[in-house]
Formats: sequence, structure tokens, C-alpha cells
Amino acid sequence: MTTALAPQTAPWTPAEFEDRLRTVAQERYHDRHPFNVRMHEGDLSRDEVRSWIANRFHYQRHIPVKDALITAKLDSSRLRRMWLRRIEDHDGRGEGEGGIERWLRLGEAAGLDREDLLSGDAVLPGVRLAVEGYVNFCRLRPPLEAVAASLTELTAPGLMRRRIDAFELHYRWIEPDGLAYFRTRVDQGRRDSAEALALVLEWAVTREQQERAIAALTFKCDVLWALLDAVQYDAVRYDAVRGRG
Ligand SMILES: O=C(O)c1cc(C(=O)O)c2c(n1)C(=O)C(=O)c1cc(C(=O)O)[nH]c1-2
Repeated sequence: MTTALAPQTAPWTPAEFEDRLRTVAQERYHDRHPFNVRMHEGDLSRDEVRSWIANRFHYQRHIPVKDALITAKLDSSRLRRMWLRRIEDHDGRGEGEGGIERWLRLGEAAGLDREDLLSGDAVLPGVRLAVEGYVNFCRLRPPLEAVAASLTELTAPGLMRRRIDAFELHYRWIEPDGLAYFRTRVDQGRRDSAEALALVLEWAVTREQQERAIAALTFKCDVLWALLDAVQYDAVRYDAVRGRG
């Protein structure tokens, strides 16, 4: 005797699954975090912008590490080549190239010292934990979940454009060349998210796999949110210490 699948375990159609992924990537994304809202409105002090740049550098420098962990799990040359390109995007092909270098230049354009950024001394405990959480997630989970976690990049290009506008309008004390990182990421993020989405749609065949992909993306949104919680809390604490809080 065959039993029909219960309706709740039937897979979503690819269109419905994609729609659910996009909804998570929009509704839970950190563009809605109060710190980002304040950034876009021009409310951040110079110290707050600098703290964000220094703390976000910790995230940036770990992106190629987590991409190397994902690459090691991929089982074809085509897929590994695809993922290796992400590592090159961040590390460059030689000294003085790539996204990490561009982020260091953003820091310098905002008045931060390259050596201080590289030392990691300004990185907050909550930021360390959030980034470690993401790296370990990609280390421990199967490729489907690790790739699905990168799908926050479905929403990232829109945020990059918004950030460029906000920086040009409100934070003119940052030298314009420093914004090169964000300009480059608009197209890279679009390409990366399109590739990752195609893989997730192909690999998640059962309802359980689809739900795992949604959970992975939800987790990643929480990583980005927690990172900004730490930066925001530090700013509040700093204000209180100086009697402004
Ligand atoms: O500034 C941002 O808001 C933002 C967000 C994200 C993201 O959504 O994960 C990434 C980036 N930037 C980014 O620059 C980047 O290289 C990147 C790689 C990834 C990833 O998970 O593979 N996300 C992001």
C-alpha cells in the first residue's frame, strides 16, 4: 500500500521556495537594524562610523575563510572554480588588490590606521562571536546550508547603493575614493547571489531540505543583526560613559 505524502511535507514549488527565501532575505535583513537606519539618516558620529568600519573589517576578513571551507566541500571542478572566484574577489590575485584591501582603504579614508585595523584590537566581543558563528556554520554544515546562508546577498546590492548615497550625502569627511569597496560589491553581490540561488533551488529537492535552507538564511540574517547589536550597544555605552547617554 502506498501512502500519499502528507500535504505539510510536500516540497514547495521552485517559485514558492524562491519567494520564501527572498522574503526572509528582505524582512530579516540588517538594513532594518536601528544602527543602519541611523547610518542612512546621517545620524552617526565620526566615532560610530569608525567603530563600524573597524568591526565590519573583522567580518570582511573572514569571508574568504568561510568561502575556502565551502570550496572544500564542493564535489566538482565547475563548482570549486565558481567558489574560488569569491576568494579572489576578497583576497585579490596579488598584493594591493581585492575587497579586503579596498576595505582597508575605506578605513584609511575615514581616518583609521591600517595597522590598527589589521591588529583587530577594536573588535568587540559580540562581533567576534557573530563572525565565528558564521565561519563555524559554514565549516560544519552541508554545502546546501552553507551556500543558502550566503543568500543575504540577494538584498545586499540594494543596501550598498543606499549606503553609497548616504555616505556621499552625510559623511563627506570620508574621502570619496574610500567608497570603492561598496561600488564593487553591487555587481559582485548580484552575480554571487544569482549563482548561489540557482544552486540552492537545484539542491533543495525535499521539503526538509528547503526548510533547512530557509533556516540557514535566517541564521545568517541573525549573524548580521547581532554584529550591529554589538556595535550599537558599544556606542550607547560609550555615550553613557561620557555622560551623554
Ligand atoms: O555591507 C553589507 O551589508 C554586506 C552584507 C553582506 C551580507 O548580506 O552577507 C555581505 C557583504 N556586505 C559583503 O561585503 C560581502 O562581501 C559579503 C559576502 C557575503 C557572504 O555571505 O558570502 N555576504 C556579504
